[in-house]
Amino acid sequence: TRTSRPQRILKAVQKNATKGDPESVISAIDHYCRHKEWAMNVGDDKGLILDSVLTEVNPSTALELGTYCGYSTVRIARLLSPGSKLITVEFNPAFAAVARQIIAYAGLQDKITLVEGPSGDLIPKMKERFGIKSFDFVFLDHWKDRYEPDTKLLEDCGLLKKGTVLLADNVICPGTPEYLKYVRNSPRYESRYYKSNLEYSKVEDGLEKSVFLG
Ligand SMILES: O=c1[nH]cnc2c(O)c(F)c(-c3ccc(F)cc3)c(-c3ccc(F)cc3)c12
Ligand SMILES: [Mg+2]
Repeated sequence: TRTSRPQRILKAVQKNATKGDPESVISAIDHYCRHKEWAMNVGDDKGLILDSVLTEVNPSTALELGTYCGYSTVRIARLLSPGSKLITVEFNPAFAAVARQIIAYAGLQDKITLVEGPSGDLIPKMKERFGIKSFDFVFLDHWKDRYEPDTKLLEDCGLLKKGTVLLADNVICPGTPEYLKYVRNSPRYESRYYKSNLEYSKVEDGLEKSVFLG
């Protein structure tokens, strides 16, 4: 196919959503990915859990690892209080290019900083580059094998504080066994599993919420 799947998702947003209306952007992506072609957005079922955790935390500074097309970026940013910021990290430049356009279409670009590159390289630069003291909320949705090392890196870089909430996607499908073992066995985290289903599917998946205890 001439276009990429992210480009087709962007086209569906431009065709079916209203500029400056994040809810319509979210609905347009969910409709396209449920009825036309599956894509690895957190989706509407797990998205409701993401929304509820976000509303509870009300973060001033949030981090997302794994932007893809910007679906969860828009989901998170639309719930942030005025003046709060979201940094989102994407390794794949083609994904980042589409995400920037979807974020702009939703009108949320002022709340979001999209950074391109490997999370392992960017996390140690967060303080110096973005003046971040620590994150109140982290959404892990990049690559299953990076969840545990990047969490340790966030700790070592002093980017987590007492009460920081980590929310991890795909802990069942495709599964992040090392990460689950780490956060569930560490005395420094209080963890809880939210059962749901894989985006746009009946397969089980879920989110793991882990509170850093300091
Ligand atoms: O890699 C991911 N990052 C973030 N979120 C993801 C997500 O929400 C997913 F549902 C999947 C998924 C799960 C099941 C499946 F069949 C296909 C893709 C993946 C994923 C897993 C393995 C790959 F080789 C490629 C993509 C991801
Ligand atoms: Mg995911």
